[in-house]
Amino acid sequence: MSLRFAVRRLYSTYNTGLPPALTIPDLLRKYQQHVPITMITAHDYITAKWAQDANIDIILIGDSLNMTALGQSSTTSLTMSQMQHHLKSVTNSEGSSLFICDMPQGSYEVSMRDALDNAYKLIKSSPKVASLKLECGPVEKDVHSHKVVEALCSRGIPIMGHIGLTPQRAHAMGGFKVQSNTEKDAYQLLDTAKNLEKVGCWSLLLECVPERIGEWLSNQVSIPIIGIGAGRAVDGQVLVVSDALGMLPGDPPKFVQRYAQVGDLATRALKEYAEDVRTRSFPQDQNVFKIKKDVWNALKNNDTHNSN
Ligand SMILES: Nc1nc(=O)c2c([nH]1)NC[C@@H]1CN(c3ccc(C(=O)N[C@@H](CCC(=O)O)C(=O)O)cc3)CN21
Ligand SMILES: CC(C)C(=O)C(=O)O
Ligand SMILES: [Mg+2]
Repeated sequence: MSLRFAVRRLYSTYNTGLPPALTIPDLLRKYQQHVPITMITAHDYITAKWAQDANIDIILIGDSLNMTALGQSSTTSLTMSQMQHHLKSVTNSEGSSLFICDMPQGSYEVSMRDALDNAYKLIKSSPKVASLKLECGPVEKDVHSHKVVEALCSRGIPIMGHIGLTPQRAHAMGGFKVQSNTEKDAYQLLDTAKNLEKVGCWSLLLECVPERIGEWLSNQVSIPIIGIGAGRAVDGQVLVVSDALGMLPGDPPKFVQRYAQVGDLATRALKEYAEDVRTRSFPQDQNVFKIKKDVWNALKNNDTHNSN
């Protein structure tokens, strides 16, 4: 073995037989080559494994898991420790996806010190987390979040800035509403996007704006914009995994495309299971463990002795 090869072996951390995970430069290359970036959320090992096996570029541990996996009515009650718990589950999945984690509401707003502390807590929950995502309000108003993003970027923590509809501010926005419906709002969003680019974000997430706003913004920034409900002209798309797979009942928002009805499939399967148990059709012969003949004979003989 040549010395150089030995050294390379020493420094290659994983030998899983799987292709190595995508890096941020890999994704920026896709952006430059106009290859759409694919992104989906995952809330646990199982959903992450599905995404990995589908070769999705980015897996987001999104705070929407509070509204899906945890059954709450908003993202705002999710805590740091709940996020860390799900982050560990998701990042146990092996494959080539790059992991991004949302910073929960309240984990970066209180002070710069808290923001840095919580950012490092998330990063230290798994070495596989490549980037964090922060919801940012308009740069004119939300000076603090923009400063936090700058502080994190300057420390070498890659940040995706989340703009447009920011669900952590849903109460202030009057609900989950389409954003940037006026010229003034559009310019405010442009200033916000440009500032996030300036302070070092490697990408933006744009949520719930008219398609033309997505197009207009992406022509004016030089970092990838991943859209959700932001139309077709952006550089990639993200959906919440339970929406895309139809894991929960109810109609999803307009911007969602359902690619499966996993919830219906699961409920039907579980009804069948329950029916099989009630009618004693399950377990069957192939599902049971066999005893050794001599052990069984001995037990039967003992029973005969006992009953005499
Ligand atoms: N399961 C799930 N999917 C999501 O996409 C998602 C979450 N949860 N939680 C956090 C946010 C909230 N999101 C949402 C949820 C609903 C609408 C919605 O119903 N919008 C209306 C338009 C409302 C209006 O502007 O009047 C729509 O018809 O799409 C939008 C974004 C997106 N995010
Ligand atoms: C924009 C999305 C998909 C998000 O932030 C989440 O799922 O939490
Ligand atoms: Mg989120």
